Amino acid sequence: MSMNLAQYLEHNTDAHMNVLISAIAEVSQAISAAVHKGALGGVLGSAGSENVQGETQKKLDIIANDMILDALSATGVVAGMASEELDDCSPVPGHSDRPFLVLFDPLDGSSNIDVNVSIGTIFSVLPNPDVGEITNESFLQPGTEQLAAGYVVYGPQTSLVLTFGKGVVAFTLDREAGEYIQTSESMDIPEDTKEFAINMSNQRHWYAPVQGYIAELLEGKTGVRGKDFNMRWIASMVADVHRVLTRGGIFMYPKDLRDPNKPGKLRLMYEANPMSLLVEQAGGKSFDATQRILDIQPTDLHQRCAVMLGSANEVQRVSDRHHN
Ligand SMILES: O=P(O)(O)OC[C@H]1O[C@](O)(COP(=O)(O)O)[C@@H](O)[C@@H]1O
Ligand SMILES: [Mg+2]
Ligand SMILES: [Mg+2]
Repeated sequence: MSMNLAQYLEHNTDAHMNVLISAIAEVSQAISAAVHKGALGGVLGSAGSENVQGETQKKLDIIANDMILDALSATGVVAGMASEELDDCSPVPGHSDRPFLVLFDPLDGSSNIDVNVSIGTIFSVLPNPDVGEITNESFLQPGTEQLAAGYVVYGPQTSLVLTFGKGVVAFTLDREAGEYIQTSESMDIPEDTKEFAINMSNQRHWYAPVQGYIAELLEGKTGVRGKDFNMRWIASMVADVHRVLTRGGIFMYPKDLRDPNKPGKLRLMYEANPMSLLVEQAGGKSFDATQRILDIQPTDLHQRCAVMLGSANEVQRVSDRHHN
């Protein structure tokens, strides 16, 4: 019989982590319910404000952000949080000794909210270095330090995908029962794939290694690869990576020539790092064109990085093009 999330956590985590993941799961159910109501719940549309990255915030970006901040502050195990939607970290006042720091992208794929396409929440759990006051610097730990990472995708089903650094498991929300039920004991990314994900509209801006790699995929059966490749681009990282974890593929958001000072679009701390831990734990690879993403020593809460992740043999091919 399938386990529910509570049973899984009971067997696979300690008491503190159990409390934290249970709280994330609970708040994600509330976000899922709000997403599900859509226009009927008044959650669609723009909030008329901008976040620290200069991006227009949607109502749901702010609603989800506030819900997660409230839920995690109340757990008793979180010392501080950082989010895509907050300029600086949010310490839990008077509790700088609690065990965890949590970073999150409350609502990933904002441009898809109003058009009823899959969106999600991404989270990364770090140990509290416990050296006094929680500041932005407390969070600047490489991805290898993550104690847990995961996401919830609000799609045709609401799925929770989790890793504690020992494989990847998935749960599906049973709305009637109001709980997550385990639906995968081990997500494994096949080494080879015939599917790639990249925003092709940026092609003219790419650097030579990415140009060369995508060109060889587009040549198809009669080209050097000897097989046809298919392309998918949902524009919600959470949904694109969920597909890669489910059936393989390579997902890329490279750095490009538009603004050479801007190393890609995706954010290291709450998008690239948690997704990279999940992908590696599922047998895939993840790199930023120069190194393994999980090894990057962060210097800023909101720093960006190039992302190339997924089926190991494809990511290796792109990596080789960058190093030869
Ligand atoms: O619109 P583009 O340039 O294809 O970018 C899509 C990417 O931007 C993102 O939406 C950024 O996430 P947010 O919605 O959290 O800002 C990724 O999820 C996605 O992969
Ligand atoms: Mg995002
Ligand atoms: Mg977001």
